[in-house]
Amino acid sequence: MKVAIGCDHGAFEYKQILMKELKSWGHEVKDFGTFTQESCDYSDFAAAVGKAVASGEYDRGIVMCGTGIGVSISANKIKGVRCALCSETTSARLTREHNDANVLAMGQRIIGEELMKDIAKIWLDTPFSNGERHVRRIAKVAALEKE
Ligand SMILES: O=C(CO)[C@H](O)[C@H](O)[C@H](O)COP(=O)(O)O
Repeated sequence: MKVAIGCDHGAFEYKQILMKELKSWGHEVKDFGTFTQESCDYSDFAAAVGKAVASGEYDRGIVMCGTGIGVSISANKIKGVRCALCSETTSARLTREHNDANVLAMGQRIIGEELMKDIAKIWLDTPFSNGERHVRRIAKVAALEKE
């Protein structure tokens, strides 16, 4: 899968760790920054990842910051992005099955390193269920972007 990844300074360490994991799982990874530990603004990187996914250039996106909240709020401002903030694996699975989430958000100051890797693995490996009710609901969410 082609995966776009980005973070602010609050999750720089996790991004570096997760990129290695993603590559070892066979994914093609594009790093949208940040590239140093210097303080920066999460919205810049979340927007870059969100746009890369919404355009269809990348299959999925992963965004991280201290809590995962700033990047998830920002990514969800991009049309076509369904970003889910996950701090446990059940939500990671269900947001793929039910919401067809195309961007995952996580927080380095919230979850441990192994859990971060487990969430990412499950989220990447779980397909959308394609259930009729879920397709209908996602279409209604997309319609909100036009209001
Ligand atoms: O957006 C956030 C809070 O929901 C992220 O956790 C940021 O990474 C955080 O705000 C950065 O905080 P800092 O004090 O500038 O390191």
